[in-house]
Amino acid sequence: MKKYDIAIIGAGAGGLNAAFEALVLGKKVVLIEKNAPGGECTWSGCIPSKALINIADEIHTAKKYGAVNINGKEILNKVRTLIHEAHQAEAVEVLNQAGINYIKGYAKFKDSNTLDVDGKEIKADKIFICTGSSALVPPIKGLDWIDYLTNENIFLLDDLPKSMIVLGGGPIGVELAQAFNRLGVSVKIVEMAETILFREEKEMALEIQSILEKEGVEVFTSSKGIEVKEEIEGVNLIVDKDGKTNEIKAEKILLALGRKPNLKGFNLEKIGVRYNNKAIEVNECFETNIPNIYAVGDVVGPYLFSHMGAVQAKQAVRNAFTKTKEIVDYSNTSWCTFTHPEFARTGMKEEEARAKFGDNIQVFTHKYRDIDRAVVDQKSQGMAKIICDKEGYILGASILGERACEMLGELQIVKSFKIPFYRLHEAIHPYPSYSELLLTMSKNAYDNKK
Ligand SMILES: Cc1cc2nc3c(=O)[nH]c(=O)nc-3n(C[C@H](O)[C@H](O)[C@H](O)COP(=O)(O)OP(=O)(O)OC[C@H]3O[C@@H](n4cnc5c(N)ncnc54)[C@H](O)[C@@H]3O)c2cc1C
Ligand SMILES: NC(=O)c1ccc[n+]([C@@H]2O[C@H](COP(=O)([O-])OP(=O)(O)OC[C@H]3O[C@@H](n4cnc5c(N)ncnc54)[C@H](O)[C@@H]3O)[C@@H](O)[C@H]2O)c1
Repeated sequence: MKKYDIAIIGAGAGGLNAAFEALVLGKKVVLIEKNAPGGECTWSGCIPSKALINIADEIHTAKKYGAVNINGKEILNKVRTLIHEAHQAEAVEVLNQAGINYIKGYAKFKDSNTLDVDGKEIKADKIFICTGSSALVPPIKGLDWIDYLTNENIFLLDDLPKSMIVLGGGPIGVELAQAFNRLGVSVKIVEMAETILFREEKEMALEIQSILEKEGVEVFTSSKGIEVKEEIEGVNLIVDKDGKTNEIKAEKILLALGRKPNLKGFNLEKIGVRYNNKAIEVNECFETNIPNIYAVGDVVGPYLFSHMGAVQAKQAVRNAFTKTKEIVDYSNTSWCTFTHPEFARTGMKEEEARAKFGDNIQVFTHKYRDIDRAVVDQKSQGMAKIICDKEGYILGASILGERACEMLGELQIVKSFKIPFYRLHEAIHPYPSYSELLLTMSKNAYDNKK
């Protein structure tokens, strides 16, 4: 029987990146996937959500200049076409051509070096678990009796609903709430925390909340969904706010309540891989308690992003096959929530920085409305906040505004390569551009230093 150097379970962001990195090291790779390559990001996550958000943004802009006829069926079909276009880069033929042995099937552990894939035995020196996560469906009364939506089926809808409750105001809920609302669906977000996007800088979370409300999204915060009932017109959600209950109704309900790792059904218990209800337990090198078994991506956390799965996968492969021991520096983690305007973040919030360093920090802020490019583009909502230590190195940054996610890249270079923030303004940037926001704050940091 052929023995592989590495067998990978799951062809999502984690598994695909592990496979290609192992190829670079000259390893014999088998990649096993029960569905099609691409995982959640391609089929029910990043790609369809960003495709829908972009169409919704175009329609929102067009509406400023005249009436727009929205064809829900066509829009949802277009999203599915774009999924298939994006999938081409990781299609089975592409994987095979690169030298990856791709097997479609369901993998289960037989022992720590052997997998059973629908009756076929696969042996490998190292096994990577990249099984991802699924939408969390908590035990809310009545949920078992209704047809709720999650990220797994919302992009398969035939047409747009007239109205939708989005239960959960995290990134999934907020991105999709704005997009569907801009497409003419009457959307209500129900969030039990004090604000939506509660992990972000509060003032900015409140600003995006107010932008959504102005666009027509109804936002119910400090409101916990506790029961759902099916009604002739759709769904009735019972909500607890400060001990009082009220009812919120819509045609459909989307659950965006967080994620749970995919841990069940492939015999982790049988071979003794340790896990808890949030993740498979790994060390800094992504090795589980069984030395030749590694795990990366959403099944490990702590940050559930495609780019994080990719970073972990590449490092884990190098750790598994070379003498290097690479450790992910989570303090440089960055992410974006693709609302309009976008919300980008790296490192600490001000509150976290103050908790750690007290008053030994410097905070720089600037509003979009004070830069020319934002004014002429009529995109002057939002602000940026950059937190530096006493020496001027970035501890954290948040940007809410136009092109925030692209601008974060520049800050990531400054932060990751440990360049003092006050030096950024020395580099010549074009005018008029959104980067004026960063230049102004950097100049302020420079002046502050003197
Ligand atoms: C709506 C939404 C929007 C998102 N937007 C973004 C975004 O803009 N940017 C971003 O960075 N992240 C985003 N994410 C998060 C991102 O999709 C995930 O972090 C990423 O897809 C996780 O990759 P993974 O490889 O760990 O898991 P997955 O992509 O879930 O891959 C796991 C794969 O394993 C397979 N599998 C599981 N068990 C077995 C088995 N026993 N045998 C064979 N195959 C198996 C599954 O079929 C699946 O294909 C979004 C998520 C959602 C839901
Ligand atoms: N742009 C991106 O990178 C992107 C986009 C979408 C998702 N993601 C990834 O997916 C992960 C999961 O996103 P998510 O939004 O599902 O989860 P989340 O955990 O970020 O948000 C879930 C929200 O639901 C609320 N909630 C839980 N139970 C509730 C109840 N009964 N009633 C009312 N509110 C309730 C929570 O307070 C929380 O705010 C994210 O953490 C992120 O890693 C990334």
